[in-house]
Amino acid sequence: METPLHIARALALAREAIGFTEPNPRVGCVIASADGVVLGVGRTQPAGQPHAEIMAMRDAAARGHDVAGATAYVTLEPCSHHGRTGPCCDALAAAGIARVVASVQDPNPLVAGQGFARLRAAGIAVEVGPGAEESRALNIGFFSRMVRGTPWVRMKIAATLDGQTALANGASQWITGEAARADGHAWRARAGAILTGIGTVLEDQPRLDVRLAPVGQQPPLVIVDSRLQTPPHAALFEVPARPVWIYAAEAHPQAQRALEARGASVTHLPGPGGKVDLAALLKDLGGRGVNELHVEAGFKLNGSLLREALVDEFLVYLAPKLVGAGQGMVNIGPLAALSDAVALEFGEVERIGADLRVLARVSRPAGF
Ligand SMILES: NC(=O)C1=CN([C@@H]2O[C@H](COP(=O)(O)OP(=O)(O)OC[C@H]3O[C@@H](n4cnc5c(N)ncnc54)[C@H](OP(=O)(O)O)[C@@H]3O)[C@@H](O)[C@H]2O)C=CC1
Ligand SMILES: Nc1c(N[C@@H]2O[C@H](COP(=O)(O)O)[C@@H](O)[C@H]2O)[nH]c(=O)[nH]c1=O
Repeated sequence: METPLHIARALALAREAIGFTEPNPRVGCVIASADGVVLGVGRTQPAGQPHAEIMAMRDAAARGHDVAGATAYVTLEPCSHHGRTGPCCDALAAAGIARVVASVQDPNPLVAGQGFARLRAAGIAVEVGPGAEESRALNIGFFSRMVRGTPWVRMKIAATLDGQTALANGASQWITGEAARADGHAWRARAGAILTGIGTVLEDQPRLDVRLAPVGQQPPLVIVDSRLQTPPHAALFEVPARPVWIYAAEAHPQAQRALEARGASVTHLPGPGGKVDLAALLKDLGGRGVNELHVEAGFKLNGSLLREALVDEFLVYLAPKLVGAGQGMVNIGPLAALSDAVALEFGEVERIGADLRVLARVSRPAGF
């Protein structure tokens, strides 16, 4: 009875960390006495600051509780390594914690299982599993980066009910209502980076920042721009302290200098057809610590990402409007047979204001 309750609270704490811990995972911790009284709670702080376990022990101390003999309920394996903070395992052992109940093992292949081994070596009882599915879902991007080396790619699309993302003349603002746009900002806020294409930059003059939802730091903006056509005076450069990472395929030294003068970093990843190599781009973003990648691009870049099997999930807002012809969601096809369709599995569907939000995942029987 008691274990799921404390783990559920630890998961709720972990959810509060969404958008504030990148590139670290979202983790929550509850420390409870043997008879189930909560002594302290904590969640992961921004990168470089204490992990959930340390915060929970500090909370217990601040409330005047001794945690010796208590159980720590934590949503991820406690760390065993000296990163930017000391190993949580050692801190738990030093405080006299008797038992650790953890949702999942750390997916980082360099440390997986070592925290549990270290705790057991210190005489601490370890139980693994409660809340595993929720913890993994909450940290889907972290698991993706640790297992595949690349981010979890979530493609956000605002479309009419007949699947159009812009009129044939490029007009697309606005298809969805205010509530859906604010909801979209909350999804931007949880991402490690936001990715768009040069077509969208030139057509929409977007900011692609988080303005309508709480956020710790603005996620970096990634622009796929083969020929460095991003205007150095684009509105997107007006977002304070937001990194802009531009990926190009061709060398244009003068344009590059002008963009670098605006604080952008430019990386050359030439791929087939003089376009940016998207698979290499995702690897590079993984190397930069991006867990969840939020794509907000037009149907051309969306189509390339999908054709190259680089998309994991769709976040589609459907507006109750019909426009007939226009630009679709993804530039794929024409297909010769329905059996060639990209197979998806629907997840949650919710009404947001006047619009619908539909989550769908690309079917991958082997997982990632
Ligand atoms: N409703 C919605 O959710 C959204 C709608 N839009 C709408 O979409 C329209 C813009 O769409 P679109 O022109 O498709 O713009 P995109 O944002 O998809 O950018 C496409 C451009 O990216 C560049 N690129 C570089 N490498 C690649 C690659 N490997 N594969 C594909 N493209 C690559 C190409 O230009 P180059 O070769 O020069 O590098 C290409 O033309 C606008 O009307 C905008 O309003 C945009 C975002 C969201
Ligand atoms: N048209 C459309 C969207 N379009 C996306 O929003 C971008 C503009 O972002 P910003 O400049 O930050 O406000 C735009 O370039 C495109 O990627 N989003 C939506 O939620 N609903 C909509 O109807």
